[in-house]
Amino acid sequence: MCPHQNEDSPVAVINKDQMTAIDMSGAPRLNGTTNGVNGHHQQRHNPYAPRASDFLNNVSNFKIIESTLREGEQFANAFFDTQTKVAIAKALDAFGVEYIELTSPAASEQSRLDCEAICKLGLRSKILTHIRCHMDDARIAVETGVDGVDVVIGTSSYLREFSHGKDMAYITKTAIEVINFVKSKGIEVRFSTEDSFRSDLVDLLSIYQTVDKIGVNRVGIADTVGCANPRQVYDLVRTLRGVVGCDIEIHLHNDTGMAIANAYCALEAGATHIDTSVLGIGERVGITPLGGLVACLYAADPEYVKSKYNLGMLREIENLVAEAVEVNVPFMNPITGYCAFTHKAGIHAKAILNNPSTYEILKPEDFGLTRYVSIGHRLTGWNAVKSRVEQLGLKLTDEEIKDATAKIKELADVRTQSMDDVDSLLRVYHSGIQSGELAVGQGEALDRLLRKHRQSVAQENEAEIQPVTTATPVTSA
Ligand SMILES: CC(=O)SCCNC(=O)CCNC(=O)[C@H](O)C(C)(C)COP(=O)(O)OP(=O)(O)OC[C@H]1O[C@@H](n2cnc3c(N)ncnc32)[C@H](O)[C@@H]1OP(=O)(O)O
Ligand SMILES: O=C(O)CCC(=O)C(=O)O
Ligand SMILES: [Zn+2]
Repeated sequence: MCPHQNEDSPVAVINKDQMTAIDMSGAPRLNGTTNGVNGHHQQRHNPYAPRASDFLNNVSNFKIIESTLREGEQFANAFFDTQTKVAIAKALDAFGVEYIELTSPAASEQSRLDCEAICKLGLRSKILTHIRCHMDDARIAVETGVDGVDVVIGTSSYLREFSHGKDMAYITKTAIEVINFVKSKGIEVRFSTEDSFRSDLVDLLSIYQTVDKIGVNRVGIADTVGCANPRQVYDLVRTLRGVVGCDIEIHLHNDTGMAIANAYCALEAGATHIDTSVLGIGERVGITPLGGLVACLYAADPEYVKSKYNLGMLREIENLVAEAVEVNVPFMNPITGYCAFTHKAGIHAKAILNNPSTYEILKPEDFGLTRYVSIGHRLTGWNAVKSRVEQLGLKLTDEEIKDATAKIKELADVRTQSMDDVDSLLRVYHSGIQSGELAVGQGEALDRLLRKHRQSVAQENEAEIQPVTTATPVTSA
């Protein structure tokens, strides 16, 4: 059982005072940072740096294009009414994402109206909409009040043959027309190739070079089917970095579970913008999740990520979106998964209590969350039990705590003990020692005291139920 699931779970909350005491051990966190070669705040990756590749690395210099309200709307369960879209947009803005991408206004009349409504909210995040590489869509998009338009068209042979049916010459001509048109309206424009990793490299570099020359703000790479691996992502972004001068955005599907790792590699190779959605929702299994990306980049450079985003809002945003699309936050979600900061095994618990850095790369308090140590199970150890004894304000010697721990393990071999079970046992043990009815190693005496305690609790419960039972006829009369 874990903390966020059940208040009565068998875990000891380490309260703020104790947390401070734990952090005061002063063990250095491993991920040192330094001011980078370009004046950016950069991660110190290796002691022999700088290498040529460090000059490209944007792990500490990136922007998020949050696409819950575009890609996320393509998630099978998603239906966002206007109110929900506005709530999500405001939450993302308060979190601090640099861009919010919205569904094409060409999709439906309500999509167009919602796009206009969100543009009018006056958010700090820039508002983008996402359209096909087509003048009809572009004409509608530029009238909505967006700060920029993301244009996309498939370049792989699959999509050229089976989706839009256009060749590279036609794609290039239309791209130029659409980009120039959007630019003429004084707003940002991005050109992206769909299914980039199954497209011909020469086709890709050629069209990216063309649109860069006419002044596109960003080019986008899309792993539309989630087929790319980190090395392939690194290579393509690195190659593109040498060909265009504009910013580079990347959009990564998660079909093989690579979306976060791929995003990290894209930044290492010089990408500047990462597409995300809350909980990763999107077409099929979706794209790089906002929370997972933040966890990954926080681990690389906590100060940079903390300075950019309101991390305490992550859980609230995920809950908002989870509810809107009727899913649960996955149990193994980075940061907000319901056991993300619960430590169980005795070896872990001891070290965590001495210094949380031993088994934590993310600090729960930076995300407005709490660390827990789970105690009532057979993998527990006397150090974890001691911390609970101290929280309860009981005075036991180490020898006595070890004796009580042995009893917890014995009981937990039959079933996991709730926090209440553990607390009762420790209180009974303590009062037995105080009264002289118990000494270390007197298992039978302890069993007797526990039996007595359970009986008196059962009697109290019965006594409490009694008035309700007698009251029933009165209310029904
Ligand atoms: C990989 C991605 O996620 S890209 C973003 C996906 N987003 C969307 O699809 C937005 C929601 N879509 C919609 O509302 C509709 O599909 C619309 C309004 C865009 C188009 O609807 P329809 O005109 O009914 O066409 P339909 O959806 O059946 O087919 C797509 C059309 O766009 C064309 N097309 C597909 N991709 C592109 C592109 N990137 N650029 C230009 N044209 C394209 C197809 O050839 C097809 O044209 P056709 O009408 O000549 O057959
Ligand atoms: O516009 C883009 O870059 C990406 C479009 C998309 O959703 C995809 O290719 O999966
Ligand atoms: Zn996508």
